[in-house]
Amino acid sequence: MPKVLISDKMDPKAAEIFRARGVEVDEITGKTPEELKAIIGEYDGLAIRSSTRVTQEILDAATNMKVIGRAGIGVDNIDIPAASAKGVVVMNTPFGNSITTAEHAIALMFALARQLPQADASTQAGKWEKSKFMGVELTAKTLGLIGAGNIGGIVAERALGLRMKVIAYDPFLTEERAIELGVEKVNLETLLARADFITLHTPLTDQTRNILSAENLAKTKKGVRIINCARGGLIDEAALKQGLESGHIAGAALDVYATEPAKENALFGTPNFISTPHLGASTTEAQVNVAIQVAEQMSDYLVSGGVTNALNMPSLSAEEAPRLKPYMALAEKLGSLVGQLAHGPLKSVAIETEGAAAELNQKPITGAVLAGLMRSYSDTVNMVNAPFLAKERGLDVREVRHDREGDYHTMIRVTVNTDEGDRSVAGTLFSDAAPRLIELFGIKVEADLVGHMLYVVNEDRPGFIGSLGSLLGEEGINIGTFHLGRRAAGGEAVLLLSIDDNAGPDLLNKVKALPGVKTAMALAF
Ligand SMILES: NC(=O)c1ccc[n+]([C@@H]2O[C@H](COP(=O)([O-])OP(=O)(O)OC[C@H]3O[C@@H](n4cnc5c(N)ncnc54)[C@H](O)[C@@H]3O)[C@@H](O)[C@H]2O)c1
Ligand SMILES: O=C(O)[C@H](O)COP(=O)(O)O
Repeated sequence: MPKVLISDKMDPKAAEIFRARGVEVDEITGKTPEELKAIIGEYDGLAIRSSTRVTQEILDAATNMKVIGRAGIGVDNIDIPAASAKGVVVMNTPFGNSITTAEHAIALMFALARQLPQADASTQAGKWEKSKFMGVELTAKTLGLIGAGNIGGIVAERALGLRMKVIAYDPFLTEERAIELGVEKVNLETLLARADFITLHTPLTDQTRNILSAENLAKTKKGVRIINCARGGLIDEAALKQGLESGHIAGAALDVYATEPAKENALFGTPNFISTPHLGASTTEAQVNVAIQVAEQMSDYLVSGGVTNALNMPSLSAEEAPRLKPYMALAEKLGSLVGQLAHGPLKSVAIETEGAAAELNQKPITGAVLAGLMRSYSDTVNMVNAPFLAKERGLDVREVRHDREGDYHTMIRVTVNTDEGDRSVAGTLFSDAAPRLIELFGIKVEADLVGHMLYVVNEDRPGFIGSLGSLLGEEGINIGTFHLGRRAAGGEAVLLLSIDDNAGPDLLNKVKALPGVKTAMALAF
């Protein structure tokens, strides 16, 4: 039974779903990194929010980890390259808390426009400062969105309902989507110069870090009000403080900080500054949504191999996964076979599918071929990290789907190119589930690729099979299955034998010494 750790506070629905789907679950929150390192090796999955930091060190200790699920959107607390290199799937729930977070941004915009927290504190302190709290209307004001994805798009819809004018800076926003949203697409300079309110809705990346720098804040309209419900690090906090103190910035409301938890921050106490403790996603509805989603997605992966909302591998629905499984097994075996047989550095790999295999999602098939192929380079390779490893090694990967009827109802062919030229193997599924090799380096040979195998290339001549059989008998090697193929009578022949134990160097040398043998190799599947 797979076992998952929930290490951040999460709605109880998550644990309920894990258990209902046959996944054991522990909820242990508030651990230090050292404490987490000590226990993480027990778990196949880790469900988190934004508090747990999944670093390289934690991943190194996570010896059984298969999947990390973020019950929320931002994944900047996870070292994704390190997870990918380790073959761990990272998934998030990209829509579960978007409405809630957009509503928080709108709430902060109102709070800024009418100084609600300050007026509340003053009134409850027994002052009646009616003339102090003069606000501004939102109607007809310009809202500048930096980032117009899921949350930015919802904020835009709500702001248009408030009769605001919405302008957006987002290099990936298409003209069509801008029209659909009813926003004007502008560049950053224009947004800074025109917006009465600016709200940030981008992830924190190298491009967005400090996007509201001191220089950019100086370009904003005097009296601008700024909201950040996205990520700390998007705004230069010191420059924001200066802008608030000088009066150039009329107000700022932050939900997120460069350093969290922000128990101390220079901005605290600055005039017209409003703060919430990373509450963007904190509604009952959003927390139930993300808890259910993350538990369903992680259980799907651990129990049936379904992949949804993964950030480091292609999606594979829970319905698709069982159908693809035998094809992936065949693809991995073919990748492994050609990987073991090809010599010299791999330059390219072509994965061709025909018949039923061509109608399936190709990405998992490619991932499985690459996993098999790269296994000779690393024991920890799997479908998640194989494409990254392949890219790292500069391997050119090509997928070709053939729309033609072949001899088999389904076929996968893997061709690798090395200094020796092209080497190709092909296979099919028998009775829809059993992977079977059908062609090896241009020679028709049918074989199951299982366990320990002996691969022999020899000149097709009478008596050879007998002498090989006798040698194996003398060496005490039991033959499980025996598969023979040849280019033409008297030409090159290929033998694939499944044997009970690994063929060691001594045996291989003796096989190579038999008359007519060109190559002998041990294979393992
Ligand atoms: N405060 C919270 O509790 C809370 C809750 C949910 C999400 N978030 C954060 O909100 C942010 C937005 O989430 P989302 O779901 O809308 O993400 P999203 O991926 O749907 O949208 C992000 C948008 O940012 C745009 N973008 C990327 N680089 C940009 C750049 N250099 N300049 C301008 N735009 C750029 C993208 O094109 C995209 O449209 C994320 O950082 C997420 O972590 C915070
Ligand atoms: O990216 C997110 O989903 C938000 O930052 C929410 O974070 P939280 O789950 O820690 O509230």
